[in-house]
Amino acid sequence: MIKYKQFTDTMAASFYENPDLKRERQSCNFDKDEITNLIDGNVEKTKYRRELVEYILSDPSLKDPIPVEYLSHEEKYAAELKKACLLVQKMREPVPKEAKFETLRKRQENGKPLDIGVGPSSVILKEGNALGLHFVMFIPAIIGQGSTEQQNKWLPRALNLEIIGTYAQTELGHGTFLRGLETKATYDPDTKEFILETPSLSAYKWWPGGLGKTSNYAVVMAQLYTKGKCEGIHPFLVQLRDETTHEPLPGIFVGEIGPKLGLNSNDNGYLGFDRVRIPRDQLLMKHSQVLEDGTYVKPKSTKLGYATMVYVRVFIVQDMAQVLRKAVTIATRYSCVRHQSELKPGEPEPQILDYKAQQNKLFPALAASFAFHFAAEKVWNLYHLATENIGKGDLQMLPDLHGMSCAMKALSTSETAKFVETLRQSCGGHGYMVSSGFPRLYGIATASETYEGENTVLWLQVARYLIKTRMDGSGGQSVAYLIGSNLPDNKAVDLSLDGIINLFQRVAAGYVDLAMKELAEHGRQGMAPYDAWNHSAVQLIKAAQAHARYLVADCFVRSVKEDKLSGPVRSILNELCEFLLIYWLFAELKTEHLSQLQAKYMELLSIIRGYAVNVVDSFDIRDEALGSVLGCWDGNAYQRLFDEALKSPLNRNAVHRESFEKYLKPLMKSKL
Ligand SMILES: CCCCCCCCCC/C=C\C/C=C/C(=O)SCCNC(=O)CCNC(=O)[C@H](O)C(C)(C)COP(=O)(O)OP(=O)(O)OC[C@H]1O[C@@H](n2cnc3c(N)ncnc32)[C@H](O)[C@@H]1OP(=O)(O)O
Ligand SMILES: Cc1cc2nc3c(=O)[nH]c(=O)nc-3n(C[C@H](O)[C@H](O)[C@H](O)COP(=O)(O)OP(=O)(O)OC[C@H]3O[C@@H](n4cnc5c(N)ncnc54)[C@H](O)[C@@H]3O)c2cc1C
Repeated sequence: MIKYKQFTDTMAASFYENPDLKRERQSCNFDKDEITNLIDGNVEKTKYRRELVEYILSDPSLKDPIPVEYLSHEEKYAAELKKACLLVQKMREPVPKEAKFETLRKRQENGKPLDIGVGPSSVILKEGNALGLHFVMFIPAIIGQGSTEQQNKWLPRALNLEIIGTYAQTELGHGTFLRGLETKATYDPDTKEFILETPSLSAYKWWPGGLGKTSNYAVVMAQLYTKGKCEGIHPFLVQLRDETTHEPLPGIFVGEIGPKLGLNSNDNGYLGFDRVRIPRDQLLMKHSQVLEDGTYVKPKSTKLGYATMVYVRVFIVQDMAQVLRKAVTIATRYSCVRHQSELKPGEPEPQILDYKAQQNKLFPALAASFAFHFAAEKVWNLYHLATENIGKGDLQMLPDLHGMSCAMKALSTSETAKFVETLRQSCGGHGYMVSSGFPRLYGIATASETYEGENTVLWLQVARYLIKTRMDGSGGQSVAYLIGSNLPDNKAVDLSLDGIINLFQRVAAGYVDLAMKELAEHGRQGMAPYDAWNHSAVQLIKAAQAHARYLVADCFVRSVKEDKLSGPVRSILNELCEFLLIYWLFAELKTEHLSQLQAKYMELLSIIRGYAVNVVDSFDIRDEALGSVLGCWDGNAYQRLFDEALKSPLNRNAVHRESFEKYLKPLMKSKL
């Protein structure tokens, strides 16, 4: 018998690379850096990210002494917050004069701060962190909702982390239906203050990230009352805790909501107000104002107050591409090193990566990670353009941005959650271990399906836009194919990429028309429009999903056609694109073209098998960032599984003395 410890020592003595992975890597016939650069944006960005990650990982104070899963709820919060704070401090310090950090140093010398954002922070902060909302929603809310004076006053403090904030919108009773929020902000012209009030239990703010213990400020969404009239929900900048002692201010009831399915290092919180007064100029007044005498000045559109949510929906699409890259890296490398069963009678057990059924679990996710990367790029560009136009008073792009960000957020999160679960299954029993990395990724993907607009609700928002466009032709660029004669009527079978995109449009338009028919039929039967809408919801959601697939597929096809790719990388992306399009079409099509597509799909499985390991290598995710014993670069999965298991506190002693003496022994000695 080989003793575990002996095995570890032997392996540690020499550099190890699993032979199956080595063989795949030796046969790589494309430039992996090209894909890395494509995902980062360009060569310089890759260099910057690599140095930043190395800089963070080389700091021993940012390492976990034991896996966070063994910590209590309270310890988890404290340990991850400590790392987040140390990270922020580290980004402010001058980078040491070492050649390997040259890019970082030059950046600092040019007065540019080092990024704390998602990439670097996710290398060491994996369980959700208490400062996330400050960067992702609090600061964007001040920028997007605050007047110039307000930005001048609050932004420098927020950017320096002199104040730490969150975005407090959801209440116990309402998350989706924003018009139903109950928190009140009533203007008092005598003192020129707003009075914040939580009128009922259901009005308590519930969920905001970092609210429980970390934040001392929040952007609070509340119903604005002035001159006796409710003007709807508006954003208020509210101080929650004393800036020195961190004690809650009088009238503020704040705390943490308890353990969740995932993201347990984040202190999601509750918040109530007992007649808390704040100055008038803490209503964020970029779009609407309350004058000193209480006169209300309307915004150009009431939906401008929802802009922070739109920003985060776009951010989430990018986040999902990153989650997928991690999950598919783990599952692909593991499938390469894992051997099981018998493929050909009498032959050695094959790599599980060689089973078609296994490839069918891995490669759709691999392809989708690229699709969502390109979709995120496209919707970011749209976001920036629309915001620029809004700044000039032109709101024309707002509905299209809303439609597109809802569609892409809902599709990217629902597909990612589904893929992460499939990829976990693809790793068999070991995938179920926390040390596989899947539970954390699943926690993020499923949370994303719910936060920032529950997906069903977002699908129905998309459907509303589609139906409206089909009826009055008023929609923007993303729905142009639905307008009148623009709809392609080509019925011929064309399975080129453009032909498939055409098919996606026809499928989506077909669903939209079915939903319209259903709505009309309900109307004819005497149903009120809102009842007809509710009764047609299933069909409406199908239409929205088909449209979202079309949008993402279209982005993928356009990106693959761009000139900047080399021949080998273009053909890989082309194949992955074609593969995903066929995979999605299977979900939509009944019988038409099925056998032809099936043959192509199986052929592509074999082609992608040839380079899958090298493509996930090119995602360039450091082992520490991957956080998975199954997916490490060296493929040394079994030893790492064992190493992690030995960190269990239950393995400190051969006998768990207390439970044995107290419970097991008496039980085994007792007689019936
Ligand atoms: C160290 C750094 C680490 C960084 C890592 C950290 C990572 C952290 C990532 C973030 C994590 C979590 C954060 C989570 C935050 C939250 O969840 S905040 C709360 C989010 N809440 C929601 O999203 C609520 C969803 N509900 C809604 O959006 C709306 O209520 C809904 C759209 C459903 C309906 O709104 P109503 O006001 O009732 O609308 P209605 O009157 O029916 O009118 C519809 C009308 O309005 C148009 N519309 C709606 N929304 C928008 C919009 N945003 N923009 C433009 N237009 C909009 C809609 O199309 C309709 O138009 P029509 O012309 O009348 O058809
Ligand atoms: C991890 C996490 C972090 C969060 N962070 C924050 C934060 O920082 N700040 C913040 O303000 N909020 C935050 N939230 C809250 C989040 O935004 C809400 O939970 C989300 O918007 C859903 O709202 P809800 O909980 O009211 O769900 P509900 O709306 O009650 O949904 C329950 C069910 O009802 C269905 N439903 C609701 N309305 C309709 C409809 N019109 N038509 C059909 N079906 C409908 C939904 O589809 C769902 O199936 C967070 C939530 C989570 C899970």
